[in-house]
Amino acid sequence: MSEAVTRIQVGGTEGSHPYEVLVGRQLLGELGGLIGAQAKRVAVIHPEALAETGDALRADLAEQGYEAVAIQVPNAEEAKTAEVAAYCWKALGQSGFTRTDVVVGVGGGASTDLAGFVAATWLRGVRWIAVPTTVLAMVDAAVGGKTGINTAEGKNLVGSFHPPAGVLCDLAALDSLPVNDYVSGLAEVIKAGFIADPAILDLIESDPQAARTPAGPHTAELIVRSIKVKAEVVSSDLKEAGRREILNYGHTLGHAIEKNERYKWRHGAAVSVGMHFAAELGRLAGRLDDATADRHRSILEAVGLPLHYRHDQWPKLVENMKIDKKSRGDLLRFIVLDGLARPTVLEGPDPAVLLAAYGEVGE
Ligand SMILES: NC(=O)c1ccc[n+]([C@@H]2O[C@H](COP(=O)([O-])OP(=O)(O)OC[C@H]3O[C@@H](n4cnc5c(N)ncnc54)[C@H](O)[C@@H]3O)[C@@H](O)[C@H]2O)c1
Ligand SMILES: O=C(O)C(=O)C[C@@H](O)[C@H](O)[C@H](O)COP(=O)(O)O
Ligand SMILES: [Zn+2]
Repeated sequence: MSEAVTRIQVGGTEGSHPYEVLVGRQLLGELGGLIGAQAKRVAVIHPEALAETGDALRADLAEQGYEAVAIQVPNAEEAKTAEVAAYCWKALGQSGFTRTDVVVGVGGGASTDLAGFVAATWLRGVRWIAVPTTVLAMVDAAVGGKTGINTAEGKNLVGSFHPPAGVLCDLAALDSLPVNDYVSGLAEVIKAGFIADPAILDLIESDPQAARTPAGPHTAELIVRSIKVKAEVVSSDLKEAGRREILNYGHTLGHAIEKNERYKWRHGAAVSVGMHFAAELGRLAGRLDDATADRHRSILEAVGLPLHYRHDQWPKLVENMKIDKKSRGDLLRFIVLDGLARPTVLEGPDPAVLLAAYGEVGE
């Protein structure tokens, strides 16, 4: 695929504004147009790891005439807390941020989830733009308007649906991403492959080692295909009334592991174990054929994602899963596959079947 800019349309339903996800290089020139003429102030929320990028962006926006502030937040999940959100609200208040001003969230999914949440809650909602700098944030977190923070009780338990005004995926940002963070993003790319676009799986399987780096031959195509999957789903069901739940494939157990690890595991790693579990659950529930279930293990392992988690933690994981957003009352609900690219909901599976599926995952 050529490196020209690809534009993917999202939304425009349920009263939300349509917006574009741009994928390419040197896209920051697009930022001014997205911020718009009404804004006087812009807040650039960025993680410590991107201090230089955040400051360069602030300086650039100041040169364009905006009152620009950079708000530095901790790296990774440490940013997704009520305390850090309060720190950002304070910075907005001190800069006199009004309803016509704009938040720019730069960084990985943790930073864009936080920035979107701050934008959703400040003055009950101001415009925001996502500038994702990890694979995971480009293909998933920055698209679709789910914003939020974690609490001690669970992952993303506080948040809001607040779509961005635009998403700028500059592929050059991926060059500085540590390999483990890059590979973590592949879990969501593989998820998109299993739930909707198996061509993604073929591209990765053609050279799994190359898929682990931004220099791989299919990087742009993998990112664009995954964004298209997400864009199509969220455009049809922004607030997760039904179909959007398929994007949660692998997340029921994945989020339970993240909480159990006090959010020190990478999201993609936990989702990888969670997808392995969901595949085994689908197989044991008589839904999923052996070949597709086995394909989960082979592709996740081939790119270096984990398949296993501690067997002795099962009782705690079951407790954690009860507060999953897909649960209804005491009913646990999982996304499983009826076959390749045929996601469906499995409601209230027999606890013995759940334990048997975990028997394949636990070590
Ligand atoms: N809102 C959604 O729909 C959605 C979807 C998927 C995931 N998520 C959330 O996304 C988060 C995971 O996102 P992630 O995998 O991007 O991790 P992350 O945001 O934790 O980023 C990983 C690390 O890389 C650093 N980093 C980011 N970009 C960099 C770059 N270009 N160069 C060097 N370092 C860089 C970050 O500061 C962090 O330390 C989780 O909190 C997850 O819940 C949200
Ligand atoms: O966008 C969605 O919907 C998803 O489920 C995408 C997931 O990859 C993402 O991790 C999301 O944040 C999970 O949402 P949650 O509602 O289960 O917290
Ligand atoms: Zn996810």
